[in-house]
Amino acid sequence: MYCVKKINDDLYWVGGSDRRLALFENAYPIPRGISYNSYVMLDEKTVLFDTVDRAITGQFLENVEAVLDGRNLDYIIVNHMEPDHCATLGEIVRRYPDVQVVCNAKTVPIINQFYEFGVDSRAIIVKEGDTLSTGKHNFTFYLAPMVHWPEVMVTYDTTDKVLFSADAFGTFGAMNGNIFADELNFERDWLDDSRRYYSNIVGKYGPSTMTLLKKLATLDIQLLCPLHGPVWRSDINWYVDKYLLWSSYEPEEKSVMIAYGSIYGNTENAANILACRLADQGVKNVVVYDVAVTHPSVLISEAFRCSHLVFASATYNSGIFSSMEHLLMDMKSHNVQNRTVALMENGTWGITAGKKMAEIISQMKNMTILDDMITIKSSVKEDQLTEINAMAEAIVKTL
Ligand SMILES: Cc1cc2nc3c(=O)[nH]c(=O)nc-3n(C[C@H](O)[C@H](O)[C@H](O)COP(=O)(O)O)c2cc1C
Repeated sequence: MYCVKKINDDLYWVGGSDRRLALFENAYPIPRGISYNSYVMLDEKTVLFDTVDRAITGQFLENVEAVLDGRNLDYIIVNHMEPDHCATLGEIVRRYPDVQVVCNAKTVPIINQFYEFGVDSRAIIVKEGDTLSTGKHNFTFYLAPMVHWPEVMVTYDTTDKVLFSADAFGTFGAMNGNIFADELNFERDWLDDSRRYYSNIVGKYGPSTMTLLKKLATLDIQLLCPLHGPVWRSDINWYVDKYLLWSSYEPEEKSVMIAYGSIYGNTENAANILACRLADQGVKNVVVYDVAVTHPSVLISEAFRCSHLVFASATYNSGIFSSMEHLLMDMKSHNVQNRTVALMENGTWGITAGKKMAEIISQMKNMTILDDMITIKSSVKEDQLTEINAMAEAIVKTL
């Protein structure tokens, strides 16, 4: 049975959710599931905006058929060719053989790489600022390369002021009936997943996201329809402001994340003492994470939120504790930048973790590493409490 939501007089949500998938992109845990959004507009011509992941093919095809209610499908607009949004494109073309595929020039070869149906004869190729009229509705296309793939574009309906934003403004999390952000406590229940989605999926491409945001600043957006997560019809600027911060690598909050890698607990002990001294000095909302049991995507997301990052690692086989090394390399490849960092190292016979962490961090952009790294020899001793206190003071001074 179909399961659709009416968004306004002409627009329907025909997507669905997957609550079984453990890892999005086979990399990111999604305990709250994920939605794949697709939309149908009924005008003089009918339009489908993107498709869905193959996991929900059956539900999606029923949804499209139900909304079309016997009408043919005239256009499919392909804003993004990543398989979680295009897996059912071939089936749509098979079911609606007259459909025309609206996409930009970079999309065509990608469609032909994924599919055999040969899109060229049915493609309407659009460029930046091109328009398409479907009767009452007029659409304008804006290219958004690398938000998150090179062919990405967004589509703006000038009639109802709707932005179909592709992966921008998406989030992890299944839809639970309330598809509108204003029906949810987004800040309480969704913001962390939304930040984790942005920072891990799109965060590497901050400058590309900023370019898109500049284009969008000229538009009056009344309805924001991303490819994952809730649809926005109010407070859109609140969410755009988050994107302005995230894409410019500005911290969302003046706050401290301490991430430690510890085998026997002594580095952990130092991390906890530092957290207490920060709290003593008035720092609120300090967060402490064990890198061995926390997924790196959570820590990358926290690094986008917090202004100050502390990394504390035991020395491991003459290097950095392995999950800490993995985290730092992941942060580097996700373009984490513009943060103040403090370092703690530990070891029993040849301590190298701090120097090696500093080497990775100094390859990241605009990272300030505070002087006076703390070196622990096996366990924290009374005389080191002064050093830890001094580190807390140095962090507070730069907060
Ligand atoms: C597999 C393994 C490799 C280690 N390699 C080193 C090393 O190369 N240099 C060193 O000084 N300590 C090394 N250590 C010892 C720990 O780094 C050291 O005992 C440290 O104090 C542990 O901190 P923790 O209590 O936070 O786990 C190693 C420990 C393990 C289990």
